[in-house]
Amino acid sequence: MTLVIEDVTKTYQNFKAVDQLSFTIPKGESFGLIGQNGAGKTTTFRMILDLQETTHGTISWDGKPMNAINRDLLGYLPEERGIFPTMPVEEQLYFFGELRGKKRKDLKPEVEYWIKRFELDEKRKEKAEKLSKGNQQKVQLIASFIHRPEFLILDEPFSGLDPVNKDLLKDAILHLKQQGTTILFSSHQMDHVEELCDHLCLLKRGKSLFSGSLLDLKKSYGKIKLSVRSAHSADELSQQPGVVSVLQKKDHLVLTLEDESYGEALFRYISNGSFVERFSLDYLSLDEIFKLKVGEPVEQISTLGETTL
Ligand SMILES: Nc1ncnc2c1ncn2[C@@H]1O[C@H](COP(=O)(O)OP(=O)(O)OP(=O)(O)O)[C@@H](O)[C@H]1O
Repeated sequence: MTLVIEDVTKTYQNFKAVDQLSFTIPKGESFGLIGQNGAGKTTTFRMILDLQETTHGTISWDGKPMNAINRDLLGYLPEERGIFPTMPVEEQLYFFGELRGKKRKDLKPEVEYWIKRFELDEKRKEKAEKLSKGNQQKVQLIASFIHRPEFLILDEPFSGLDPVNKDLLKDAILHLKQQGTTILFSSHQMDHVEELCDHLCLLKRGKSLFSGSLLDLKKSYGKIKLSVRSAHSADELSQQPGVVSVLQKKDHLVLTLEDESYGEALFRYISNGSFVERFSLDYLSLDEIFKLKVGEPVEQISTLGETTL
């Protein structure tokens, strides 16, 4: 079972929100859709879920058009957050599960499992409106997959969660993936996508800049990020052949090379007669690649953990 998006365009009046988009998500994958605000992620999700029509192109799941798919096989966490304010947490989860055709007795183990896993045990009888924003989001998140859909779409699932809850969500996504759920999610935060996805699509103003395997994307640039801690200054290293830029970090330098083949000569130069505390050639991070692809210079790349686009 595979989701196939083929040459999909969505036009609002004269504006193309999604432009000739194609990608494939094999069953059991977790797939990241990445793009800045307004790139077309939500529009894509809504077309996949058949909540909006495509202007052009087709979307199919296991060879069938999306309007022929049983809705109970799908799960969706929309970008707009919303749960029933006066309904207690536990009831809310049963309600959404029953809405998706599940029986209460079959839902019980799921509800118990996820309430505990998301550390909502003490809140289970509380009205949703009394919960913090993050806890409300967790309830809505669980509600999106309490019926164990085959295909789950999560629109910005990490936004608004603290680091501990982000980790709980990452674990949950990996758990669902292990159980065979196909997951498509959007995020502005590249580190989440890097950790959770083997495949992804980079969107810019509705167009795909890349879709495919994360490793292939990284390999296409080669190992051009060189981290160095030695006696050499940034100025000195920036004069060396093949060095595109040098960024001063707290306790080391990060060089971007024209090509990974320059690494060897640089190692000889840097290690020649002096002590080298650190020398490592790496692939660019997804965050760095995205910024290159959307046109920002490498010098502006942040290495501060989570970077928001
Ligand atoms: N109903 C609509 N009518 C006109 N333009 C629309 C409509 N819905 C979306 N757009 C436009 O289409 C573009 C893509 O919007 P979309 O919500 O899909 O982006 P997004 O990638 O999900 O952004 P964000 O990360 O901010 O949620 C935006 O420029 C948006 O203003």
